[in-house]
This record gives sequence, structure tokens and C-alpha cells, in this order.
Amino acid sequence: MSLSQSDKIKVEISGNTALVTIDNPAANTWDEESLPALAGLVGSLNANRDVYALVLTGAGDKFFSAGADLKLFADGDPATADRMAKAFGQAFETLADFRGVSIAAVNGFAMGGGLEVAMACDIRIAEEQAQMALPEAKVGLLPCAGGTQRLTQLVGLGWTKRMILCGERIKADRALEIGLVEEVVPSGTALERALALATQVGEQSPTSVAACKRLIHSASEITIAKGLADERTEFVELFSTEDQREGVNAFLEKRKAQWKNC
Ligand SMILES: C/C=C/C(=O)SCCNC(=O)CCNC(=O)[C@H](O)C(C)(C)COP(=O)(O)OP(=O)(O)OC[C@H]1O[C@@H](n2cnc3c(N)ncnc32)[C@H](O)[C@@H]1OP(=O)(O)O
Repeated sequence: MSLSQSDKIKVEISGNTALVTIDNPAANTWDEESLPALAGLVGSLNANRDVYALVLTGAGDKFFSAGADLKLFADGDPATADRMAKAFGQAFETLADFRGVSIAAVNGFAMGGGLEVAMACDIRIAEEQAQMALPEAKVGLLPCAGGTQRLTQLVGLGWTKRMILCGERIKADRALEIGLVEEVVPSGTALERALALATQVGEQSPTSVAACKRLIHSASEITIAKGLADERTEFVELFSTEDQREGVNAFLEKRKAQWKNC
């Protein structure tokens, strides 16, 4: 049985990497089928000890994702808004908490909830022709899938306000300059680059990676003193894992580590 509950979210597992594709024509939009499917899929991947990295991309060569399917909001139904807001939260927070490393291969327009899902990933690689925006206010909405929070964390207040309050759409080179993406690559190559980075992730201990991700994510919510204390605690806790012994001994024995993810 496929790990995905919907054809709109496709998954292929190869080695330690899950390639997840948003495939919802024409613009890879989010709806009440694709959002729960993404949440369910990431939940299953979390339970799979062999998957260390998740690469997310959009089907086709024009859209990574154009965000929420605006047809759903045409009749102004608050119940639909409530269900969609919750579905966005559930899906993108599950993705942000993925125990491995998530990499968005932004292969085209990333608009609204399309940019918000990329921001829920750990790393973003954009193709040179990609364009990004949080244009919700232009259509009487607001970014409710992490936009106001995650964009602020990534790029600071100035560009967050330009993008959300002025509806400014930016190109990949500007996104790189402000820290919204970590790398810009030629058209048609984001997926290849993201998969190469995912392979590099496979060389790290997945147990260390999961612990580091918890610490990094909590950094903006707690005092530095608490964060430093948590680092020391997590460091010592690694010594009750098999991967800690394997990692150090593999180095000393000059061989490649065989991770157990435990
Ligand atoms: C919490 C989250 C909230 C949200 O995410 S709200 C939604 C935020 N997103 C947007 O506002 C983006 C809307 N889309 C656009 O502005 C444009 O697209 C682009 C600038 C990205 C690309 O423009 P162009 O190259 O002219 O393509 P095209 O003809 O507009 O799009 C191709 C087909 O895709 C449909 N489409 C695009 N975005 C959406 C969408 N977000 N919801 C529903 N349909 C969408 C179009 O309508 C059209 O369809 P057809 O071929 O039948 O005319």
C-alpha cells in the first residue's frame, strides 16, 4: 500500500530519502485532501527508521505550489476557513517537526501556502526562475499557515512587512540575498541539488540530527541559558544511543558509519 493517502501528494523512497511531490494541477494548490495527505505521510515517514531526509517539490515545471486553492474561499464560508486553517496548521507543523531533514526544491512559483510549506522545511533550494510571495492580503486573506511567523524568523521584520503588507513578489536572487532560500540553482536542477544534499544528510547520525533539530527549533522560544542547558542534556543523552557509539568508533576505525537510528 502507498504511504500517501492521495494522488495529490506522491512519494517515492530511495535509499534514506523520501521524495514528496505536490501534484495537484494546475498550480499544485492545497485543499482538504492534499493537506491531510501531507500530514499523514510525514507521520508515516517519522515512523520509518530508514528515512533520514525528505525532499519536497512540485509536479511540472511552472509551480512549486500556488498556495491554497482559492476556489474553496469563493463563497466566504467561515466553516471552510476554519477547517482549512486547521488542516494547514496540522500539515505544516507535522512537516516542521519531521524528525529528519526536510529540503524544499522550489522549482517554480511558491505563493501563499506554497511558500509557507517551503518555510516549514529545514532548507530551501530555489531555481533561478522561481518567484515567491505571500499575496494573501491581495485577495482579502492572510497567511495563516506560518507566513507571519516563519518569514519573520527567516528574514526579519523589514522584508516580512514588504512581502506581506505590500504584497511584494520576489525572485530567487532576492530570496537568496535576504535569507529566504539558502541556494539558487539553474532552472530544472533544484531537485537534483536537493537530492544530493539529502544524500549528504545520510552521512550524519539521524539520532544526532533529530536532537539538534529539537534544540535549534526551541532556540527562539526559550532563554539562552535554558537552551545551553538543554544542549548539555541532549549531548549526554546521545550516549545511551547506538548511533553515538557507532559514529565515534567508525571514525576511529576509519570506516563509514552504519546508522541504526536509535
Ligand atoms: C493560508 C494560505 C492561503 C493561501 O495560500 S491563499 C492563495 C495565495 N496564492 C495566490 O494568491 C496565488 C494565485 N496565483 C497567481 O497569482 C498566479 O497563478 C501566478 C502569479 C502564481 C501565476 O500566474 P500565471 O502564470 O498567469 O498563471 P495562471 O494562469 O494564473 O495559473 C494557471 C492556472 O492555475 C490556477 N491557479 C493559480 N493559482 C491558484 C490558486 N491559488 N487557487 C486556485 N487556482 C489557482 C489559475 O486560476 C489558472 O487556472 P486556469 O488555467 O483554469 O485559468
